[in-house]
This record gives sequence, C-alpha cells and structure tokens, in this order.
Amino acid sequence: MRVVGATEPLVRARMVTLPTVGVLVGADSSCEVRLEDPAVSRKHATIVPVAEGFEVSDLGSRNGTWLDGARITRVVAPAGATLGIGNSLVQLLPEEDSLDIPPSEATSFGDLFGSSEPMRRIFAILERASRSSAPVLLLGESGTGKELAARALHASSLRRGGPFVVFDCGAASTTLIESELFGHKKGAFTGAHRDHSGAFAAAHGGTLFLDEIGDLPLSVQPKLLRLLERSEVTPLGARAAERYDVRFVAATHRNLWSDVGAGHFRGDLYYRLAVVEIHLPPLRQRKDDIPPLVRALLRANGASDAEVGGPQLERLLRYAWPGNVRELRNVMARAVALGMPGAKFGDMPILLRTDGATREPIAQADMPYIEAKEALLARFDRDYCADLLNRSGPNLSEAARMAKIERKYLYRVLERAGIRPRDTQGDE
Ligand SMILES: Nc1ncnc2c1ncn2[C@@H]1O[C@H](COP(=O)(O)OP(=O)(O)OP(=O)(O)O)[C@@H](O)[C@H]1O
Repeated sequence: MRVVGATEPLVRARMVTLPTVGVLVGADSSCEVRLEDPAVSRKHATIVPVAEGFEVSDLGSRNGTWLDGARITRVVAPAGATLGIGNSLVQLLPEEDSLDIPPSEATSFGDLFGSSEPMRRIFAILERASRSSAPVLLLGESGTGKELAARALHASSLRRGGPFVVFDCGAASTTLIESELFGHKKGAFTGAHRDHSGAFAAAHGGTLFLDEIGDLPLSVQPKLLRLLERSEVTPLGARAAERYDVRFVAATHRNLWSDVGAGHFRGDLYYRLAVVEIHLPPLRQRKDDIPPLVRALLRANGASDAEVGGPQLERLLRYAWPGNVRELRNVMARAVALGMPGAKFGDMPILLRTDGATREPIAQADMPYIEAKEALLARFDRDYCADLLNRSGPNLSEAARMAKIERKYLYRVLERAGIRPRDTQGDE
C-alpha cells in the first residue's frame, strides 16, 4: 500500500506493507497508518486485504473515504485502486507487483536491443503493453532508451498507423506548455492570432509521448489529469471540450516517486500515468548487453562486427557509462569514423570520458609490466589523436600546431595509433 501526500504537504509519501489482519487509518496515534492530515478523522477507515482485492470500510469519518469520485462506506477495491482519504491519497498495490512477467525470448523490441535478463523482462512487458492503450510510464537515466521504447511501443501497437507525437514537458514556459499541449483559440491571449490545435489533438488515433514529465509545472498538472481521465480537452479560450483518442506514454529521468513525496508532482497524476511502469536500468547494471550492442553499433556504422572481444571489450565492460547507451553509440560511431578502413575492433580508437567520478583505473596488473605499459601508451596515443582530430577538424597542419609537434611526427603517431585522418585539407 502506498500513501501519497497529494494535496497535503504534512503527509509523508511512504509504502506500508499490509498485515493480513488489515490496518486502521486515521489521525490518531493508535492507528497503524497515521495520516497527519487535518481533513482525516481520528479513526477514519480500515483496509483489509481479501482474495478479490482490498476491503475498505469508512468508520463514519467527517470528510469521507472516496473511490473513483464516489464516497464509499464499504467496498472491495481492486488492486491498483487509489483511495481519497481526507486530502491524502492511498494506493492499494498487490503484494507482488504485476511486473513478475517471465522474460521474453526476444533480444530486441523494435530498435531496442538487449539480451540481458532485465531487458528481456522489459521486452515482455512492452509486448503486452503494446496490445492495449493503457498509459505507460518509462523511468530511467538519460540515454537508457526511454524514447526509443516509446517509439517501439507505438510501432508495435494497433495505433501504428496513427501519429507518434513527442511533447517535451520541460521545454517551454507554463503558458506555452498549456497552449502547445491543449491548444488555443484565436484571441485566447496576446499573440494568439489564429486557432492552434495542441499536441493532444495532433496525436489523435496515435500515441502522445510526454517526455520529461517530471518537469511539467504543478499548475498544469490538474489539466493533464482531467485530460487523462476524460480523454477530452478544452483548448485555451474555447467554450467546449474536444474529444480525442490518444494513448499516453510518459518518461522522465527523475525519481518521480520522490517528487510526489516532496509535493512537486501530483500523486493522482502519477498513478494515472503509471498504469504500466517500466524502469529502464542503466547500462552499467546490465553489462551483458554491451557486447551485442557494440556489434549492432559496429554494423550500423558500416564496420565489421567480427572479433568483438579482448582487452578493448574489457575496457568497455569496466567503464561506468554515465551517458548509457547514447554514450556507447557516440563512442562507437567515433571509433569507426576515426579508425583505419577495415580496422578490427581491437584496433579502433575508442575514447572514453575519464572525469573523476567515472574514471576507470588506467592500469591493471593482469599482464607483464612492460606489456601493460606499452598497451597503455598505445591507448594514450589512440585517445589523444582521436580527441585531437575532433578538436582540430580534418586539417593536419592545424592538428600539429595544436599538439605542438612537427607534422611529420604527427603522421607517425597517427599511423602507430591506427588512425587514418578522413581528409587532409591544408596538407601538401
Ligand atoms: N537498448 C537500446 N538498444 C539500441 N539503442 C539504444 C538502446 N537504448 C538506447 N539506445 C540509443 O541511445 C540513444 C538514446 O536513447 P533515447 O533517446 O531513447 O534515451 P532516453 O532515455 O529517452 O534519453 P533522455 O532521457 O536523455 O531523453 C538513441 O540513439 C537510442 O537509439
């Protein structure tokens, strides 16, 4: 059972495990679940787990116990239901979240690759979710593939013939967000010279991807909630509501649950969006995915995917990938672009970020000292040259000037590092 401090900041968001005998909910200190909410009665309600869900009984409270907009006295609520108790929200969750779906046999879903167990579990959920129109919430660090998952979900759903509309909730001011999302009528505000249909209308018959949902201003959240509940919207300046058929997929890299606890995000909106909730794990927690991703990225960049292994792969496996798959994609694209034509994976110039927090150790005692030092120096040459050419562009005279070495010497270093500059503009 989750307690959400939706409109009452005094109520802490928390998770409570329901004992089989149930709990008493109220403001009194004797209650197992105590809500520090002035709208909650001293002994407000009881919640008992039963076979069909949760039996909820109101104990004659002042402000009532609410389910789906109706005041209840006694009801068996299904798992996943959200109760209104005073100004607080309480969601009733099954003990084993429905996420216990066996992993899919597939190692991809649309363009999303992954053979690790966590990714195959995600594919299994996405496969099921693509058969319905239920809202999906995608959580995960930046670059873990949230947008790709949303696109793949749309492409494999029955809505694939309809539009896929991306809306970035963090990109605009509050007024702009309202008009971009819900639309406006001519004259609704200064500068509204003509009618504008928003992203919701544009996604009719398809999917609306709400990116960075955690950045949606609190003031816009009730309007989005109504839209999710009723599938209708009243554009700014309009008299009547307009109805559209839209599937919602939202994503954020933030911890939305703690945003709810902190009062920055409405708990009721969270639950509406998170009918299916999927956590995309960071790449460092599913290193099994690195070799197949590297092969796929090599192929995508027109290089051979043979011989992915050895110390070069070990380096990639040791690295923390703060930018996740996006960073891996960029690293591989650069390695192919800067490598010799037909270069083997082991000889490609692979450049990794080595800032303090994510720095991998530069040496390991897994080979003899001289060999290890030579390998490190070779890596140094490769990384230095790759970065140098990134900075200088294709002009080798400029590169030599920046590195403060003779151009002839630079040629030798580049050759040793296995780098063939693309263009030698400015060269004799
Ligand atoms: N599992 C994956 N398989 C293949 N490519 C992936 C995978 N995950 C991410 N990518 C690639 O990484 C890049 C970033 O993915 P995407 O934009 O979907 O991430 P995101 O989680 O939405 O990031 P952000 O939060 O920064 O918007 C894209 O080029 C995408 O193709």
